[in-house]
Amino acid sequence: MDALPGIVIAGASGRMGRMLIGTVLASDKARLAAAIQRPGHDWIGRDIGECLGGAPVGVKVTDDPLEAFAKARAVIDFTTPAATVEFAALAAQARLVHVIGTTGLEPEHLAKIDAAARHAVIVRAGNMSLGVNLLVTLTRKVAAALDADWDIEVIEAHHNKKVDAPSGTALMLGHAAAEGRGVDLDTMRDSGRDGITGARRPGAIGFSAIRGGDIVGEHDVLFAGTGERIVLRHIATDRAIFARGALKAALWGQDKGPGAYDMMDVLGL
Ligand SMILES: NC(=O)C1=CN([C@@H]2O[C@H](COP(=O)(O)OP(=O)(O)OC[C@H]3O[C@@H](n4cnc5c(N)ncnc54)[C@H](O)[C@@H]3O)[C@@H](O)[C@H]2O)C=CC1
Ligand SMILES: O=C(O)C1=N[C@H](C(=O)O)C[C@H](O)C1
Repeated sequence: MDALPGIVIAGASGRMGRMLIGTVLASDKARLAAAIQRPGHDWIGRDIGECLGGAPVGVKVTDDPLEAFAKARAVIDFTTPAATVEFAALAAQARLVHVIGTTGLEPEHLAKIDAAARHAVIVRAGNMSLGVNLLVTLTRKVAAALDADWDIEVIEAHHNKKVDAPSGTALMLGHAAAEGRGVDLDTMRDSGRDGITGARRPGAIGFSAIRGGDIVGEHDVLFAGTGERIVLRHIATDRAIFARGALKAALWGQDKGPGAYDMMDVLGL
C-alpha cells in the first residue's frame, strides 16, 4: 500500500465532490485513490482530472464502490441519504474510515449508519467547518446561560438547488440550543410556520429556511428576549471550508477504533 492514505471521493461530480477532488489532489497528506459517481453518469470511465477541465490525474471515475474501496483507506461522502447508507455498509466491510457530510438523513438511515459504525470508524457531521462547530459550542453555552423566556430561532439560507430543510447545520445548532436549555429538540421543534399559527409556543425552538441563488450557507441563532436580542452568526463563502474539514476527519480517523464520531471529536472541541 502507498505511504499516503488513499481517499475515495463519492459523488465526484457534485458541488462538494468537485471541491473534495481538488482538495485531496492538492494535499501532501493524502492521495486520490478513486472517484465514484452514480451509475449512468457520463463521467464514468473518464479521467477525473479531465472531467474537471484539467490535466489527467490517472484516476478514472467508477460506479463500482467495491472496486474503489479496495484501493483506499477512507471514503469521503457528500451524496444522498440512499447512497450514503449503501456506502456505510460497504465501507464497514472494507474497514475504511467513512466521512459522511450528507444531510437530510432520516432515523432509518441513521440506524443503518450506527450499525455500520460498530465495525468501522464513521465521522458524520451536518457541517465540517471549524467555524460552525465553534458556533455549536457557543450556542450551547448561550442557551444554558439564558432563561427559558428567551425565544430561540435558527435561521438558515442556502442555494436554490438544496433539497433538504432545515439544513444539517441548522439541526446541529437546534440540538445544541436544546441541550444547553436541557430540553428535547424533537418535542420543542417548530418549523415551517404558515397561516394563522397562533402565538409562539413558549419554549419552542423555531427554524426558518431561505433558498436562493448561489448562497453557500448562512446560519443565525437568534436569542430574542424582552428589550434585547443576541444573534450568533456563521457565513460560509467558500465550500473549501467543508472539504478541508472532511479531509482532516478522514486522516484523523486512521488510528481510531470503530465507532460513530463527529467533527467535535476531530477538532477536539
Ligand atoms: N456536512 C457538510 O459540511 C456539508 C454537507 N453538504 C451536504 O452534502 C450533500 C451533497 O451536497 P452537494 O454536493 O451540494 O450536492 P450535489 O447534488 O451537487 O452532489 C451530490 C452528488 O452525489 C452523486 N450521487 C448520488 N447518488 C450517488 C451514488 N449512488 N453513487 C455515487 N454518486 C452519487 C450525484 O450524482 C451528485 O454528483 C448534501 O446532503 C448537502 O447538504 C454540503 C456541503 C457541506
Ligand atoms: O447543501 C449545502 O450546500 C450545505 N449543506 C450543509 C447543511 O445542510 O447544513 C452544510 C452547508 O450549510 C452547505
